[in-house]
Amino acid sequence: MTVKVAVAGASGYAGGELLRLLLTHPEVEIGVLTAASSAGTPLGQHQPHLVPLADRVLRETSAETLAGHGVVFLALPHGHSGEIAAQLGPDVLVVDLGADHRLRDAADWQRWYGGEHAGTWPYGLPELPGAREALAGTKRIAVPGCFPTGGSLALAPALAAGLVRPEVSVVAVTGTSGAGRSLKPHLLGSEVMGSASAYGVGGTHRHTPEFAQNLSAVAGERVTVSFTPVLAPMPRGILTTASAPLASEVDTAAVRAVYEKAYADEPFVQVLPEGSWPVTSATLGSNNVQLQLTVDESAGRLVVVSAIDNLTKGTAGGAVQSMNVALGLPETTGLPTVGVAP
Ligand SMILES: NC(=O)C1=CN([C@@H]2O[C@H](COP(=O)(O)OP(=O)(O)OC[C@H]3O[C@@H](n4cnc5c(N)ncnc54)[C@H](OP(=O)(O)O)[C@@H]3O)[C@@H](O)[C@H]2O)C=CC1
Ligand SMILES: CC(=O)N[C@@H](CCC(=O)OP(=O)(O)O)C(=O)O
Repeated sequence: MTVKVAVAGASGYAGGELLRLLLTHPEVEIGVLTAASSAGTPLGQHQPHLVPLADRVLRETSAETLAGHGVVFLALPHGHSGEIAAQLGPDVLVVDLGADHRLRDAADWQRWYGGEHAGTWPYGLPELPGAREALAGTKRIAVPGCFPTGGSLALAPALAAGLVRPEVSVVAVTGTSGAGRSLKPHLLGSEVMGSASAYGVGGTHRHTPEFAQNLSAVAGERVTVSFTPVLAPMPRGILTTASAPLASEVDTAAVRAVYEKAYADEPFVQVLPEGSWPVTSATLGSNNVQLQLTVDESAGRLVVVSAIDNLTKGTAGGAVQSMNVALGLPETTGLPTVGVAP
């Protein structure tokens, strides 16, 4: 089976990573590539690492140019997917890498993003309970935000097992590519190099409701989330430290057993050997999530650290993985489990 795929936003970081993965996917033929201001220019000008596609000319992004494909990936800024997706036929598998279809509550969308809510689609994080069933055979996929990917998988087993109270704290250090490639003063080399900065502090980052949605569903009760992102001088990668108060006395070995069981059959999630803590560099370019945990006895909290590549598992890899599930392909097809280091 070969499926023809189109990528909207092919000149961006997420679109570029998607194409890097799709180029080695055996069941995929790469069709139309679109952009906005870059339309009319060759892809090689924007993504020099994608050598086999260097001469492909980017087209305008519209439902017309994206027609005639079995799968359409939308790697566009927030708020731009809803209108295009609504014009694509019900038989086309539409995979939205933006936020437009992630939140279930229209009031949350209004509050955090503004404008009309485009509706809720099955959520592209197959490792969450029930997600695979919702993705199988679907024609619409909402790919998670990069922070909720690493953070949700860090806490889900503990919340599902009732090991921690539903009051979690998440601090995530991210590379600059998470912000996309458009020009922003705070992303200039001279601002970022040699410096780390917190932003979106105090429950003001728009991933807060996405975390709460994921974790509340897993816990079966409302989970409050205090989320702090930190921008660090690295191009890609997210290191998340998540913690929550213990619900009752439990030791690290018992929590480890729960995590090992929860992720035993997950091809992309590795609970690292005891004493080994995740580093972002070990996940770069792979679709992996690496995890380690401990019980902080003096504070009475569980602490879990996860590492991902924001562009791979955090976006494009998660998108391809979810596409595989939707199309009934082996879930690991075309996805690297080996990172690039150092
Ligand atoms: N970067 C990351 O780590 C993650 C990104 N995402 C999501 O993926 C999506 C893309 O992000 P990212 O690649 O980082 O962003 P970039 O800014 O790097 O790329 C944006 C892409 O969208 C195109 N574009 C911009 N405006 C429009 C428009 N009005 N109509 C059509 N196309 C447009 C751009 O084309 P042109 O070059 O011509 O302007 C470019 O191809 C976003 O929704 C983002 O939130 C999700 C998780 C993680
Ligand atoms: C460094 C940086 O700015 N990161 C972005 C991450 C966004 C992302 O990856 O997810 P979405 O698809 O929800 O935008 C941010 O904090 O907004």
